[in-house]
Amino acid sequence: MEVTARAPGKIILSGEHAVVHGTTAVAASINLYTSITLRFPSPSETNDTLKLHLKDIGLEFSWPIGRIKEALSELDGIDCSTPTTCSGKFAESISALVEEQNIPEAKIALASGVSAFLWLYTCIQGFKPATVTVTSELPLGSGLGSSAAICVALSATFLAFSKSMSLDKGHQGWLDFGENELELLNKWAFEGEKIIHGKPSGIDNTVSTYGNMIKFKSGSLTRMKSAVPLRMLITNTKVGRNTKALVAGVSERTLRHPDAMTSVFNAVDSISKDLSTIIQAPAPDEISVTEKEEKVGELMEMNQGLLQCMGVSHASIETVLRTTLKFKLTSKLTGAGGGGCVLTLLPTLLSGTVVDKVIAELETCGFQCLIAGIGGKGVQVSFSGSP
Ligand SMILES: Nc1ncnc2c1ncn2[C@@H]1O[C@H](COP(=O)(O)OP(=O)(O)O)[C@@H](O)[C@H]1O
Ligand SMILES: C[C@@](O)(CCOP(=O)(O)O)CC(=O)O
Ligand SMILES: [Mg+2]
Repeated sequence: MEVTARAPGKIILSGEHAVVHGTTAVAASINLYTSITLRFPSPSETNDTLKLHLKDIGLEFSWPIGRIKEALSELDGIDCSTPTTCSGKFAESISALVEEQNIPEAKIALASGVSAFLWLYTCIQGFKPATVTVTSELPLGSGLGSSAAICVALSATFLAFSKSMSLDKGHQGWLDFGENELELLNKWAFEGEKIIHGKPSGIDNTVSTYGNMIKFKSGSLTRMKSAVPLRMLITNTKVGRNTKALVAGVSERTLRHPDAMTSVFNAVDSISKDLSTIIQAPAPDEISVTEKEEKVGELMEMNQGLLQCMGVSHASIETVLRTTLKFKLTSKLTGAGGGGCVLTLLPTLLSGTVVDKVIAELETCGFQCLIAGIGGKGVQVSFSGSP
């Protein structure tokens, strides 16, 4: 029997970076997923390795189980119902296991994802041979939360076969997790995000776990119900960047200018709160929908200005802002910034011809555009084969 879990990426509508410093942010899941399949060898197979296959990246890694045991012997018997942080000597041992795989220099950014995999697998499943396959529809390192999606999908897959979860393994198709199960796998995913982000807020793994739209502050979530169908154009500038470095940069700026940055974070907090109120308020007619969209656009513009204050915008992001402004459309970066993806609000009454023109102009700049479905389900699991 094998198990597959899929976890969605996300967009942050407001509050990225400031949320790491304890303020409110609003995020929604998108219908692009990372999927993980776990298969244990059958009793007739003589396989004593742990294999990781990054299918769409075209890389395969393999560790003899004996080598993992030697490096992480202290994890023997760890309780998978108690999420544990990969700190100190464990981080060093995991790095050594990853270095032994000689990841090509051009793909070295994957090392932190591979480390998160090794940590979550060993803590949850122990020293069992298995093959784990990863596929992802999300661009990596672009602000759409691929790091959280992989951590959520890994945790879900590994926990699905553990004693901590009682799932209906005979269920056909995608299965939702129960509340307690979501809480546990989200905590493990957060431990994985720590390995990739350094100091994550937890918003990305939480929205990937629960789906829909959430308001998030200091580790706790409020589920939101949008009263308007928000439509966003997502433009990927294709400028690579790394969330860990950008988050660290904002923290360093905060140390240099604590009072100014506290004011910036407080302003972002107010913007996110306003945004969540507006999005959830009933909009009985076309006029109120248009008014709402105007307010959402204005808040996005204000948030973008504050992200510039934090030092996480980029020339490519500014090009998207200028291009969309020509069509009177508002945009803001989403995720960590420094390149990556930009959101543009597409009002309900905007004609398809204008949308096509904006996309065409953005694409001539070398950017990639997509309109993703917003606010779908969170993590799900599916079993196949005989038990
Ligand atoms: N499918 C994947 N396979 C391996 N590693 C992944 C995958 N998805 C994400 N990662 C890890 O997450 C990192 C990107 O995370 P991050 O910089 O936070 O950007 P984002 O979360 O916006 O995509 C990658 O460099 C890699 O280490
Ligand atoms: C910048 C931040 O707010 C969001 C990062 O999102 P992403 O990894 O760029 O998709 C960091 C965090 O909240 O952990
Ligand atoms: Mg990330």
